[in-house]
Amino acid sequence: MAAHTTTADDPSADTPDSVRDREIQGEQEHLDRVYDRLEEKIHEAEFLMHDAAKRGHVGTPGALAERDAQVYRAGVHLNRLNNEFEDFLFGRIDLLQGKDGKRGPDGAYTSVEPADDAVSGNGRAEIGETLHIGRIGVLDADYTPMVIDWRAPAAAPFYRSTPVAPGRVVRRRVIRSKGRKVLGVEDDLLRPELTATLDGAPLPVTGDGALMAALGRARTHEMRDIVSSIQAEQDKVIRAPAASVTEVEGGPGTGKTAVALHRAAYLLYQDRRRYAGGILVVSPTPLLVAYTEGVLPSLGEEGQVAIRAIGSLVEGAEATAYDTPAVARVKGSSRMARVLRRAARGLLDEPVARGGSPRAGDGQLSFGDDDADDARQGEDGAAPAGIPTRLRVVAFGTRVELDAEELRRIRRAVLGGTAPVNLLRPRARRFLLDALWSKSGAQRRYPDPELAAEAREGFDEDITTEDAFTDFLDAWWPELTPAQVLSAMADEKRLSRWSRRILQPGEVRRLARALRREALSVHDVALLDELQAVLGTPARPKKPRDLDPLDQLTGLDELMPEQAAPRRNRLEEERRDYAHIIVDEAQDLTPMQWRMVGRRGRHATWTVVGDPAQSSWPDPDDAAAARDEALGTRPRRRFTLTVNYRNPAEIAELAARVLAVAMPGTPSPEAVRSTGVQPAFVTARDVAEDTRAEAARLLKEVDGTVGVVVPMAWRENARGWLAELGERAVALGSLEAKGLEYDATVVVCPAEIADESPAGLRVLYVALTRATQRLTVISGDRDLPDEHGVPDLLQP
Ligand SMILES: Nc1ncnc2c1ncn2[C@@H]1O[C@H](COP(=O)(O)OP(=O)(O)OP(=O)(O)O)[C@@H](O)[C@H]1O
Repeated sequence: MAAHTTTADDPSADTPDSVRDREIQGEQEHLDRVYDRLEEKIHEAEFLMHDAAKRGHVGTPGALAERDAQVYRAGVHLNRLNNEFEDFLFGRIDLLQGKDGKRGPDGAYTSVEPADDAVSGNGRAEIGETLHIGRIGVLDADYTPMVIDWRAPAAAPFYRSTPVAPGRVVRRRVIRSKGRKVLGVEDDLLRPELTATLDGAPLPVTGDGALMAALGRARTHEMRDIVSSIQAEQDKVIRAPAASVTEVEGGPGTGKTAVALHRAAYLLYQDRRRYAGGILVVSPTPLLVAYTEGVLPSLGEEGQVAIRAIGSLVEGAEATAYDTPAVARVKGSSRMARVLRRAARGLLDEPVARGGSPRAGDGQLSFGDDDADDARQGEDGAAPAGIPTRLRVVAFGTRVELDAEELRRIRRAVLGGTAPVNLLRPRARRFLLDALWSKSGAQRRYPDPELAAEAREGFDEDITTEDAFTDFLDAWWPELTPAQVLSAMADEKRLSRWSRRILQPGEVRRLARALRREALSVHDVALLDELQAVLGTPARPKKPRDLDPLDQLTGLDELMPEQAAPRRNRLEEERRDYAHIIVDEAQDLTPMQWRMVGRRGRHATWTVVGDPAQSSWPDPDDAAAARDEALGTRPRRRFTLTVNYRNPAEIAELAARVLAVAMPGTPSPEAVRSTGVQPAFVTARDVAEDTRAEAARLLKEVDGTVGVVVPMAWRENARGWLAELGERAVALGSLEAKGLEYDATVVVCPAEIADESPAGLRVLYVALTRATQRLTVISGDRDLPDEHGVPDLLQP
């Protein structure tokens, strides 16, 4: 990258500043022309929409459909054009003449190699093509490209070319602008050996390098896109074909999250129709969702991409509570799948009230039995009976009865079916009627099969038209909800029955106790989803949707951009199957979470990014098996990212010491920057006070944010310690730090963080790799600092 301001050829009297100003002025003029053109396009789109809408609802259905499609296209276009893009235009490449004269659909020459005569014998070369790169493509009235969309093939050399493999690129320029004003340009000269000219004049090179400028920028509470400085190894991942599974590994700060989000935008650009099926981005925490969710809109993409925290994947669930590592280990284990299956089936047979069931023990069933007052105590003496033990009906004028043992046998036979439990109800109904028919002895009275069939029809009708029978069925084979089953598992006796020979007694005790807690935990969500699959949802008659009459006539509600949002939300709620799934921080998914995510991507292609060295899950083999199951046998392409763009070398070096212990032999990514400032160490006398003081000091040193990472158990208290420091300082538990970054970080009590779980050292590694500028480590009671205050875990 260029770290100088000079011209490639011209030793004239130009000063670096005047060269830069002239270049900025040139880019400003181009940007002005682009905005003029955009305004023309906006007017065109508005005209098209109004014109189409004015045509009202006359015409053939075909014409109406065409009109609607036109309105739709114009609406989408308008929406994108109206988007206030920062750095709308951010790049430019100056290329040698290509080998052939073919142009691609974006108007640019497609040739990758320079023409044989592009460079003359004395190393002189005239620039044959100049392309500007931006967030969306813009053509002028003659279809000549004014701006190439960053995802178009013609833009790839902007990201891929290097001095070693420059292709046709002579100069790459990053343009920095705010609103409509160009603020600066940063050039890289990729063919310094050439004497290049543009329109006969020497090609100037100016600026300090775009990547460093981007990396040094203060952080806010929102991630920025990296579209103007994507590096070659990242670009390969972003543009990898989507045919199967793309797996990306890389250490902290290598851009995995950024790359994953840019890939979503790229895939949509490549094949919008296919990905209209939806792209799901699974993120580990709501904090990371909030941090990253602005990136896609800044790339001009919204709507088709749902970014969800792993604790919010099930509709209606918003889990933020964390289990202790011991409980999480049980809830996340693949063994839970068998326990849940048994629980869902077992609950139907339970002689006690079903937890959370509004029906349980209501004693109002009217199936003609004197057993209504036969209310039994559950075996743990907890609640009155909710399940009838006898079915008595009158058919053909006779009383027919099934007793408890017969009912139990029937239930067992019904459960022999493999369908989800709630969907077995019709089978249960059929088996009951069969049993009643055969018990009634009516069959013997009708030796003729035809007459017998007719009689049977009447018999069934007699029974099923009675409310009593339906009431019985409701009580005997109720529709269970995942929440009911999960709360029933909080009963330790039942849970130990359902998990016999699967869980250890200690695990049962811990699990039952955790399930008795009010708040839904992140790991509960995967259990609820599994239960949903085990139970199934019976088909219900569709509720008529409130339809806007205009909607029916013209489809406009779907098409008008300003009305698109509510519609989109509705689609997101309904969607359980996506066209592409991106899993961020994949190393942390438990086997049960892989099952949950896998159910949403049965027909999807995948991008899976992660770093085993940052895993907080202690049982990697179990998770790997579940991951393989979710991803299926699709072919996989693997990529590794090797450069750390976040941490300066001083911080990366300290973190590498923990990595060497946590995962011996794992290479650290190489840091691209250095600040010259070593991490600071404080030995706490009063943890709260010292942490607050250190955060306050760092707030003065950096322009952006300060993150204080504490052991999970202290996170509530730690928020109080920082209460008066304002919004730039935030406290978070070690597990919540995943994926986030701050200008400065305070890591509090490393030993405590490391001891919190079996994967604690890896969690500490995550905490130490969050800072872009400054890091302070505060030692607590359990740390053993040396004379410089460096705690034992971080000593070389
Ligand atoms: N090519 C790039 N240009 C500018 N900034 C970049 C580039 N690549 C990554 N970054 C920045 O580096 C930081 C780290 O990126 P990101 O969070 O995507 O890394 P990660 O690999 O997901 O890290 P972790 O594993 O620690 O969560 C972000 O601030 C990101 O914007």
